[in-house]
Amino acid sequence: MNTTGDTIAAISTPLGEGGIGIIRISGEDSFRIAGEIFRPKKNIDPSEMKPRTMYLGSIVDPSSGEIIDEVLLVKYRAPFTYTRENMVEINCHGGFTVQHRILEVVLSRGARVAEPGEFTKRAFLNGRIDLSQAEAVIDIIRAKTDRALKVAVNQLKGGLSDRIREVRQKILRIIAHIEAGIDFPEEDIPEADPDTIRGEIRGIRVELEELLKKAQAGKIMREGLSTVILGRPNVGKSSLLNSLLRERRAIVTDIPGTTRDIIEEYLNINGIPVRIVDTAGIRETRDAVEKIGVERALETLKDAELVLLMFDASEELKKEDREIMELVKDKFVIVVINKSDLPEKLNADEVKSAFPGKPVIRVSALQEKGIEELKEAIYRAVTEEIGPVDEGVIVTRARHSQAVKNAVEALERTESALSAGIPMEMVAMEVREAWEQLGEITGDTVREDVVNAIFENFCIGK
Ligand SMILES: Nc1nc2c(c(=O)[nH]1)N(C=O)[C@@H](CNc1ccc(C(=O)N[C@@H](CCC(=O)O)C(=O)O)cc1)CN2
Ligand SMILES: Nc1nc2c(ncn2[C@@H]2O[C@H](COP(=O)(O)OP(=O)(O)OP(=O)(O)O)[C@@H](O)[C@H]2O)c(=O)[nH]1
Ligand SMILES: [Mg+2]
Repeated sequence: MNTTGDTIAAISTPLGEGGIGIIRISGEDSFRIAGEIFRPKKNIDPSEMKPRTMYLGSIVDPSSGEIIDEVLLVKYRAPFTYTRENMVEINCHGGFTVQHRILEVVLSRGARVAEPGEFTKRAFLNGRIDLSQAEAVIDIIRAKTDRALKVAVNQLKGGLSDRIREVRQKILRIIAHIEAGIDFPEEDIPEADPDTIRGEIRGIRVELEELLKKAQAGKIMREGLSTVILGRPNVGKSSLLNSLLRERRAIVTDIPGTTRDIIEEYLNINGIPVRIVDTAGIRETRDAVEKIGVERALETLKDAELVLLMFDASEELKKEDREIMELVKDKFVIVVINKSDLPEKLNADEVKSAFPGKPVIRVSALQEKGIEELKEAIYRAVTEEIGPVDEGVIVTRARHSQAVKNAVEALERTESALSAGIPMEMVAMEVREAWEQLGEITGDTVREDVVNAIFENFCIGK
């Protein structure tokens, strides 16, 4: 089933040194190309090789006869393959040069380089998986924690797709019901009762709203909770990053204005991925480089979901501290009082009263004290804010939650139209809109440019 044309090839393993490298080929010419470049060790004609069986042999450059590597090669016969096309996988030694040489000879026999995600895109276009399952493939690869992985695997298995299909099926039955009354008025089909339909629509809307409630948790599971460490210079932000990571990631000195670039790392807190960013200490400065650092810190703050607002316990509140407190007024804040190993001079009460109800955690980044308490506080903040993070069917992508939101709005319009006694033709249009919106998630009703944009973000060889 080669519905997509040409034969594609790519190195599917990460570039660099590794035990094994895999070159993948998919499309009509895969078997021919394999036959031209593979010389099995056993005396067997490559065309006689059984599918899904590994054969030991050599990859030979047919133009020179040169042996490039000793490999294991597998053929997969359509349609029972990853892409639903004929495929070949070459397992070679995992080196940069050897993988590139093999890819080159594959290309020289008529394949072209696969675009990022093109294998998975073909799996989608050829109907093996739907769009949300294809998206789950890249989510598996990028999963930062075990729980994030679980969510993605569940989506790959069709958890989200099944839920969306069920809802679409229900919507379709309502459309059919309404349209039967419109199309065959003479046939005595009982007119759809607006109140009954409104009840059904409401049930569906509530179900979708439940799904939306978990969308923020889903986003965090997929992308990580974006967290920024903020504070004036020298309070110990980089020291905190280092002790959270248990490595000397960021430069720490006693010179205020040490950090200039933003430094970004992932942390696993009880299975929740936390993307933590260390920033330049915020202050007025004439130093051109530091100034850019401060601008970047403020930029990061805009997108942050959580702010670890840091103070130095050993010093009284300064003007700069107060200015930063103003900046984060509308943010979700955890107050972190660092250097708690030193005698406390900080006006902690003033800080506390500026952030009523917000957690206040005392730590010593230097002595690695209070770090576990801080992690606890982050975990609690997340679960209080977004509810328990479960691993069931959840919406993890903005693309999906937007589609669900649009569907909910279309259903709301349907409900008001029904209450207002608007003609059934108009009602049917709104219901159909909800059905189409949900189809974007599974890819049943999605535009080609949206599909392309999704796969462009995949990695090479996937
Ligand atoms: N070497 C290798 N390892 C890999 C992959 C691969 O393509 N090659 N995968 C991919 O990236 C993942 C495995 N996923 C796969 C999913 C479906 C099919 C497949 O052939 N599906 C057919 C046949 C099903 C069957 O045998 O029952 C189908 O669904 O029709 C293959 C791999 C992870 N490991
Ligand atoms: N006593 C004590 N000193 C600390 C603690 N945490 C950091 N320091 C010291 O405070 C100084 C500044 O630490 P950094 O982590 O570089 O501070 P920063 O907030 O990243 O500073 P900038 O990058 O300049 O904004 C260093 O000399 C650290 O060793 C702590 O918990 N206790
Ligand atoms: Mg720093």
